[in-house]
Amino acid sequence: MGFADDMRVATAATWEAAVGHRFVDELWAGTVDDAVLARYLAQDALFLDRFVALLGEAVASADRTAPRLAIARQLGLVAGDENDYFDRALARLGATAPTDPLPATRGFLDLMDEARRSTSYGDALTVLLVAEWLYLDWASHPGAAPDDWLHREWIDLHRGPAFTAWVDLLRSETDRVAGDADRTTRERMTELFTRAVDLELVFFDAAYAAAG
Ligand SMILES: Cc1ncc(C[n+]2csc(CCO)c2C)c(N)n1
Repeated sequence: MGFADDMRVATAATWEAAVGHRFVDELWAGTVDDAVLARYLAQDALFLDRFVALLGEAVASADRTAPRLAIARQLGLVAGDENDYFDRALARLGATAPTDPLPATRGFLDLMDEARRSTSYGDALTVLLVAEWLYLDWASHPGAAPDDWLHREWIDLHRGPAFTAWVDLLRSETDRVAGDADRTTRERMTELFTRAVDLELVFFDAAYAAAG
């Protein structure tokens, strides 16, 4: 097993709790409450901003041309006009006001800022890998997708051949960089991976916890 798989095994309990979260089940069933989805997406829009910044750091710090270009293309997709799900979804849900980050979001923003400021390719890859791989995992379950575009598109954004290839690239790059890294760097990558998985779980929780 590579480094990425080792880290996934080490965090399996939290990982499985996240991909099997009530939010994921309700999204697949098309029954997620509008207020819950609105709160989740408004927080996730804040997440997306820093995620793009982190992708930019990975573009800058990549040590090879092919992965640098692949990450740059993904950055273009995420930042592109076609990626208008957030605008359409938040408009339909009537959640267009600016939002302050909840603690789980704050934790993610700090984690992404930390990884970005380290200017370490391995650190950036590790945080990107968790965010994308965990989403691919919950979105790749077999089963009928919900009818409403509001739910279906949020699933479709995180599955399919192109998204799978992107996660494969992040995983193989993480394995390669970790394989060449010293023990201190690998330990830091493990710590970042673990924090990111923990945050993914509390990020889902927060959509419900704040409901009061
Ligand atoms: C909390 C949280 N974690 C991970 C993702 C996944 N993700 C972040 S940006 C992006 C665009 C495609 O690269 C994807 C799939 C998310 N949305 N929210």
